[in-house]
Amino acid sequence: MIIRDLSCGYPRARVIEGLSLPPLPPGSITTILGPNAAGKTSLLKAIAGQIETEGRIMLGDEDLTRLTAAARSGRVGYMPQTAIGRIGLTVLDCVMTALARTGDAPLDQRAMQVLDRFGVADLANRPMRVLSGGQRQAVSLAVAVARNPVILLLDEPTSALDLARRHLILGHIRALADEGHIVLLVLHDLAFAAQWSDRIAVLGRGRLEAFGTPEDVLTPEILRRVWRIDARVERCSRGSLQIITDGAML
Ligand SMILES: Nc1ncnc2c1ncn2[C@@H]1O[C@H](COP(=O)(O)OP(=O)(O)OP(=O)(O)O)[C@@H](O)[C@H]1O
Repeated sequence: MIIRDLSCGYPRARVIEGLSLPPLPPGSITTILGPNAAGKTSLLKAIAGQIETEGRIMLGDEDLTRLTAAARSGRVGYMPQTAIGRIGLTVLDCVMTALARTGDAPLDQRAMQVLDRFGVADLANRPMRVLSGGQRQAVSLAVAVARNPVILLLDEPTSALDLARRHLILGHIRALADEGHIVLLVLHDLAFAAQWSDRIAVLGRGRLEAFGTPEDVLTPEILRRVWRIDARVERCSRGSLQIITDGAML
């Protein structure tokens, strides 16, 4: 996927102006980092076709911005920051609704396979409204992935999960990338981003502040400039980056 000169926003607020990114290849995880209100969610919504957008979003020869909503939703799976809304439905209904547009049959078997993949098959017949925040987040991920879209946009997919489940779900997300999906994540946890991302795009006030590997991007200079925090960055013995601020490990 190639994003060129993308501008987007809301009726009274332009959020991103003329953003271009290096190509995001199949098989990769790119994480968007940045302070609150930098425009991370807006960028995902623009790619998903949910807000007013100018510029080009190329997938091969296709410009996503020129596709119909139905064609675009076959190529892009979007997991929103707040868990999916269809709160009156059961978990299984939610996934089947997402699958219904594909015409794949039998839907219930496919839906159960997807739920099983993310470890929530036992929740299939429970109403969404009774789920815990973490359970709802795992189901939201299953819904985004259900139709097997090539692009996966996942907005803070682990924010409600305990530490073990965070690693579990990020492992699933890595497996999805290994299967050839183009994964775009929004995370706030810099250490998780360092551990799980191939590339990181840093946004600040709707502009690209940095793009590169975790080592390129998570530097004291960029942390100071974009997040306004003083930090040291160290590589621990097992290779992962540690970001140390005020003596606290992030
Ligand atoms: N529906 C909306 N209408 C008008 N302005 C909006 C709307 N949604 C978001 N914004 C504004 O767009 C800007 C970017 O918001 P966005 O949600 O993209 O930021 P973010 O980087 O994802 O933030 P956070 O880390 O806090 O989730 C903010 O100033 C926000 O107030």
